[in-house]
Amino acid sequence: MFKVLVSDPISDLGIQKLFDANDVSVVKETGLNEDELIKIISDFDALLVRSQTKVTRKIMEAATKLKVIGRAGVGVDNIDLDAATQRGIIVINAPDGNTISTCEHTFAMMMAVARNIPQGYKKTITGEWDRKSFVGVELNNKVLGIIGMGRIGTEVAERAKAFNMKIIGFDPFLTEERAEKLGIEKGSVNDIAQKADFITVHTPLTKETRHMIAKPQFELMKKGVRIINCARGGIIDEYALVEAIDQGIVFGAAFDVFESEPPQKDHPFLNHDKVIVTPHLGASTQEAQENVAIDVSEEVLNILLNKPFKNAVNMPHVPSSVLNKLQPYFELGEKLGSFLTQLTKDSIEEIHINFSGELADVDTAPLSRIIIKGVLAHYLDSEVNVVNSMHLAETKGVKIVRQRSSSTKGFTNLITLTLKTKSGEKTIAGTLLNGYGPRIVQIDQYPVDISPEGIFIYISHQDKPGAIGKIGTLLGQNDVNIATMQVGRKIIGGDAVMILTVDKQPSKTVRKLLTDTSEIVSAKEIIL
Ligand SMILES: NC(=O)C1=CN([C@@H]2O[C@H](COP(=O)(O)OP(=O)(O)OC[C@H]3O[C@@H](n4cnc5c(N)ncnc54)[C@H](O)[C@@H]3O)[C@@H](O)[C@H]2O)C=CC1
Ligand SMILES: O=C(O)CCC(=O)C(=O)O
Repeated sequence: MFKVLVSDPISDLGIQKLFDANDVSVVKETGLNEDELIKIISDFDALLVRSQTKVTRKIMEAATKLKVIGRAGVGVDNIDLDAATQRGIIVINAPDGNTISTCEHTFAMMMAVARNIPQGYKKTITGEWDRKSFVGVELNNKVLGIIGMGRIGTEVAERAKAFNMKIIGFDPFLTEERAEKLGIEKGSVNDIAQKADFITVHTPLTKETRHMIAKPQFELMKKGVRIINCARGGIIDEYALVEAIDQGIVFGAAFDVFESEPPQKDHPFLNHDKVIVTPHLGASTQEAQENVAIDVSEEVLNILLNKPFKNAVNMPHVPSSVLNKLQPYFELGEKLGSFLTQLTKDSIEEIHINFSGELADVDTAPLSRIIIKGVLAHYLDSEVNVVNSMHLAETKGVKIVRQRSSSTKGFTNLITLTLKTKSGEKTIAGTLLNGYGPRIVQIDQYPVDISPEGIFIYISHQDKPGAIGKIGTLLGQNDVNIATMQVGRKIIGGDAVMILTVDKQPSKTVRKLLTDTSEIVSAKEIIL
């Protein structure tokens, strides 16, 4: 039974799939502090949060069973991503579900700051009829600067065009072609600062975006500009903004987010008559909350049930078209890693993976992670998973080389894995045979045809008459039934290998008897 903890208010309707799933029990406990979470988190396989719960390293250290943290929303700045990756915890978000709501909230804020709606409301309800103090501006013909042309920024641009605004967008990924297609101008932060009547930010909070609008940018701005932040507190320097308002550069500001949430009572925005604020309401609509909760619970279920998932934040995004192509190779990749590691004696210094044939044109990063998981799991067991396999390999000083080649040795697809150690290297190659499933087709220089499943005895021996018979007899006498046998040799009478699939594990004594046989160099048991 998987246990899921929901630690922030998340739509019940949205997480109905989790309530309905067999083998899943959902516990809702909101408002817990770090210590309270640490006490209970070891019971849970999955944690669902919005933005209130701060998922710290300490919490993750206590979360011995935790496989996935689901963020019902976009920003994951309340989750320690490095800690999650190191501990192999998958972090997923719901990037699409609240785009429209946040875009609409941005517009609500833009119009409110253009027309002084909150200020007018505040005075009117006290009984004062003041029509002079709140003369606003139109959006029509104004320049809107949008910093961050992702999902929300793009939707804001679309709507701003309907208001006949002229738009300048800045985003490191905004090309001239895309800008043209969107009907906007591509500019820099400074262009926006100099030309815009309204500026809105829609980036995540990162090292680059922290205080990207601060004193130097305010000094460039047109008098009377209005600033909106419905993205993350900290993108705009709050103190520099208040100074710019008080200096008469900025007319007013509308903020949904704060550097620290909730803001301290003495925060300069609160009670400033030119700054209007909302308590991080961008995504707070019935629709958005249902959407993100549905998306995140589907993904959490997929992860718990070992099914493909797409919105992992601490793993590269893989489009479903690519995932569908790679999926059939996952089992083969992991088994190749496991098989070869069990054959390798010394500590691994380099992992080389080569993809060819049908796999040469696909982004194989997810498959590489699985192969590396297969390699490391032999030593690290459940400590390693697809999220942390690359990271663990790197922290252990293992070099990873990924290549593509056109040489398929006659197969339509081929994965070749080589593990390099101080004393040499070992290679395995596998393919997915149409109608037959995964096969190991090469071990070192020996061509083989093995279904990667079961208990194997890998024997290195001298190719001498009678050697095979001796091995068969010895195993038979010790009640080890041979299911399949593959023999490979380079030259007649030279080094050879024999790979046996057996019905039960040979005991230590049997393995010793095998290696005591004169023709046998080594006998290694491999379990897949
Ligand atoms: N107020 C609220 O309730 C909500 C706030 N948000 C915030 O809005 C932000 C944007 O959300 P989406 O549009 O869905 O994300 P997105 O990932 O689609 O877009 C973010 C854009 O910011 C751009 N960017 C990153 N660094 C930049 C830089 N230094 N300069 C300029 N652009 C940069 C990226 O290239 C990307 O295009 C999120 O990061 C989240 O923090 C999102 C949803 C609700
Ligand atoms: O859960 C919320 O309401 C916050 C939404 C948000 O900021 C986000 O999705 O990044």
